[in-house]
Amino acid sequence: MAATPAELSNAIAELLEAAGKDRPTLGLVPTMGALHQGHAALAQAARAENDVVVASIFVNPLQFDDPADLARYPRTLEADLDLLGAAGVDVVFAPTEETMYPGGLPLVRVSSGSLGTRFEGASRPRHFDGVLTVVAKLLHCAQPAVPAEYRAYFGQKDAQQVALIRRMVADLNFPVQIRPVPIVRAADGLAESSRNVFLSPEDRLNALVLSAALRQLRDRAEAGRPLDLPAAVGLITAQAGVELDYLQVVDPLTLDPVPAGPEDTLTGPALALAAARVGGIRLIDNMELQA
Ligand SMILES: Nc1ncnc2c1ncn2[C@@H]1O[C@H](COP(=O)(O)OP(=O)(O)OP(=O)(O)O)[C@@H](O)[C@H]1O
Ligand SMILES: CC(C)(CO)[C@@H](O)C(=O)[O-]
Ligand code: BAL
Repeated sequence: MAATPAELSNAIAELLEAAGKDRPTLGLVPTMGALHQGHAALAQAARAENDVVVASIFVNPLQFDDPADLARYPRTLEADLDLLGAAGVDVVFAPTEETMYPGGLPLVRVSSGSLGTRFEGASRPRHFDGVLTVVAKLLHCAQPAVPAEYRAYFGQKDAQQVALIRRMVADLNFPVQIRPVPIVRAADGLAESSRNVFLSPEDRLNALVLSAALRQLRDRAEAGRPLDLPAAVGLITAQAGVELDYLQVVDPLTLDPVPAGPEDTLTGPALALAAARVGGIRLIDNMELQA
């Protein structure tokens, strides 16, 4: 385990050198811990494609607008280290808040622009500035000091986060490739999330309406039928115990809404994005739609 950027750099340099290649590959898997099968899929994807794999565990205060949400965020370091070890991760970077933000929260931050104020950003003000700022720092901390292919792995469950990180890397010339990993779902269809541990059995059953509404949109798109977004919205709003935040069909890259009314059929790839509160817990989910 590495606790400081210097320890991380040294460990990465040694492992890249030990790979014995002209241009070895390095994969970084950023997480906030409380790991589950979704994170395991990220680590496994990185392990399959790289000589050296690093994961980070850091609950980033900068991306929480709600102090209560930050305070109760689950922390399970020992189990996390076991999961990452089993997935074949070489080094875990687990810095303290003081190490990441010496002297307090940073004055200079990455701005997520207009893409960061919609959907998740509308409900969680400044969330994506906090995400991009810490991801920029983590990417710098793990940046290989010798010639290497550098890749970073993010879950498609956080589709807006992936879109924003891709834009940051392109707009600010970060020398890293962003690799999205498909959503991992539990057997009942619920997208795996660290916050699922807060759901009561009844909340969990109620929450299944989210993936059901997304599947309805996906099936309509595949069948070439009109999407009828209002019908999918109706499915969620009719579910007791679930408070819909948004359900929208968008362009996968720009996240601009695409027409999805009762008469609109899909003309290209799209993404259905959803967020809801279930038993006071905010859940997000999404699904790719193909015409
Ligand atoms: N079900 C999942 N499938 C694929 N990737 C996932 C899944 N859940 C989380 N990830 C990815 O794991 C990385 C770390 O996410 P994070 O530690 O915030 O976990 P989380 O389960 O999303 O937590 P949260 O409760 O904050 O939603 C992110 O890139 C995220 O998209
Ligand atoms: C990318 C990330 C690790 C940054 O804190 C976080 O937003 C997450 O876990 O998705
Ligand atoms: N996976 C997103 C991190 C967060 O909810 O803050």
